[in-house]
Order: sequence, then structure tokens, then C-alpha cells
Amino acid sequence: MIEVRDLEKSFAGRPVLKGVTLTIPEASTTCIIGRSGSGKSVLLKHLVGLLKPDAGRVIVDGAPLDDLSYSDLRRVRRKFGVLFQGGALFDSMTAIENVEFPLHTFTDLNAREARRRALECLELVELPDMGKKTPSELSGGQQKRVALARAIAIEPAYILYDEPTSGLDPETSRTIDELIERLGRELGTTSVVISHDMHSVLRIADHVAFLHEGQMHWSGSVDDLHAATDPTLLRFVRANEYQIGNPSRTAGAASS
Ligand SMILES: Nc1ncnc2c1ncn2[C@@H]1O[C@H](COP(=O)(O)OP(=O)(O)OP(=O)(O)O)[C@@H](O)[C@H]1O
Repeated sequence: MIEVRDLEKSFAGRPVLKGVTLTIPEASTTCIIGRSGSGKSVLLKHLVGLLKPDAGRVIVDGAPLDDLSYSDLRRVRRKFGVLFQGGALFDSMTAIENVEFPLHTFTDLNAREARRRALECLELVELPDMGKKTPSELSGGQQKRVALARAIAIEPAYILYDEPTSGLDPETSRTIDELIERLGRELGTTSVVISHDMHSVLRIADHVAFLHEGQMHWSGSVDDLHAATDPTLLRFVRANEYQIGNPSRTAGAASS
């Protein structure tokens, strides 16, 4: 479980997170939604200790990140796979080398074992034959899948996704959503997904957290979301061309 308590972060005196509190339960998918610039990526980076809060804390499986030594923090980071916005693959490496990278960094696997595990991961994301290609030879959707294979390579307990479907067409987005759902189910991971795409959120989320003006304005289950009456939340959802609380539209979205 990840607990975020009263998290505050400013950049150059400008507050981005103004006391964010959130609990991310295990073995489920939490989607963080919010307007562009509301601080979603900044929040995500705090979860894995890539940014240090000005105040407040992040507690991962009972361990407060701010109290950890470098080696303990490294051990906690080993629990995370991260799919950054844009995939962030290394252009100079082939797909399989990208997937092997965290295995060489975080595990004691030898070259042959790392290769075998990387191949397994490419199979899990249904790209078994793409290992020798470089990122520039892959489509946007394939790049995301390779990045996903890299994120799951070390068998993380948590996978963080920063807008995994941005820039993809609806069909490819759906494939990525299905993959996120399947990997969560099969690997038993806890997923945290930042998304603008309400169709995607409604497909994959167990819990939804709405970040607004630096604060966790609303959070609840998907059922709660359908029953929500909070005007700020509804404005955001409607601005994203989604109608909640309407089963026929929801059913259509789930199968579109
Ligand atoms: N390292 C940084 N230095 C200075 N400002 C930053 C830094 N990281 C983020 N910011 C600022 O913090 C604010 C929130 O950024 P963040 O990337 O978290 O937004 P977001 O909600 O993820 O937006 P989007 O949906 O567009 O990706 C922005 O104004 C951004 O410019």
C-alpha cells in the first residue's frame, strides 16, 4: 500500500501540490485524473522518490521514503516499474536491450538469464519478434508496449503509468488498456495510472482520484464516480467529453 500524507511541493515559489493526501490500495488500479498542469506527474514522481516533498510524506509498504538511507530507497525503488510519458525508451538500444536495462541495474541475473526474462516480457506484451528493432523502427503503440515490458521486467509490486495512452488512436489505446488490466490481474500488481482519457479510466480503474488546484479534490470507486455530484469533478469529466452516471453510455464506452 502507498500512503501519501499532506504532500506539499513548490517550484520557484509556485505551489504545485498543496497538501495532497491519498491512499493507494494494493492489487488494484488507481487512476489519477486532473487538468493539465494540476500536478499529476509531480505527484507520481514523489511516489517513487524521484522528487522530494517540501512537506508531508510518502509511505510505501510502511516505509516513509524521507527516512530511508540511499540503499533502503534503492530497495523500495526496486518495487516500482514506471512507464513515463512518451515511453522514454533509449533510442540507441534495441527493444530487448531496453527491457534488459533494469534487469542489469536492479538484479543479479547474468546476461543469459536477463535475455530470457526480457524475451518473456516482450511475449507478455505480445511483441515476441520485435526485440531486435530500435525504438525508431516501432510504432507509437509498439514503443509503449516495449516500455511496458521494461516496466514489468523486474516483477515490480507497483507499476506507475504516466498517460500510457496519450497520442495513441482509440483502438491502440484500448489495446494498451487491456494490457494494463491483464498485467495487473495476472501479475497481481498495484497500478497507478495518470490519464486524461475518461474512456480509458472507466475501463481500467478500481479507484479514481481527482487532483485539482494542487489538492486531492475528490476520490472514490468507479461506482462512486458514476454517482458523483461534485460540480468541479463533473465539469472536468464533461470537458473530457464523458458522461458519467449514464449506464448506456458507459456500456458503450466499455466496448468501444
Ligand atoms: N522539475 C520542475 N521544475 C519546475 N516546475 C515543474 C517541474 N516539474 C513540474 N513543474 C511544474 O509543475 C506543474 C505541474 O506539472 P505536472 O507535469 O505534474 O502536470 P500534469 O498534471 O502531469 O500535467 P499534464 O496532464 O499536462 O501532463 C506545471 O506547472 C509544471 O510546469
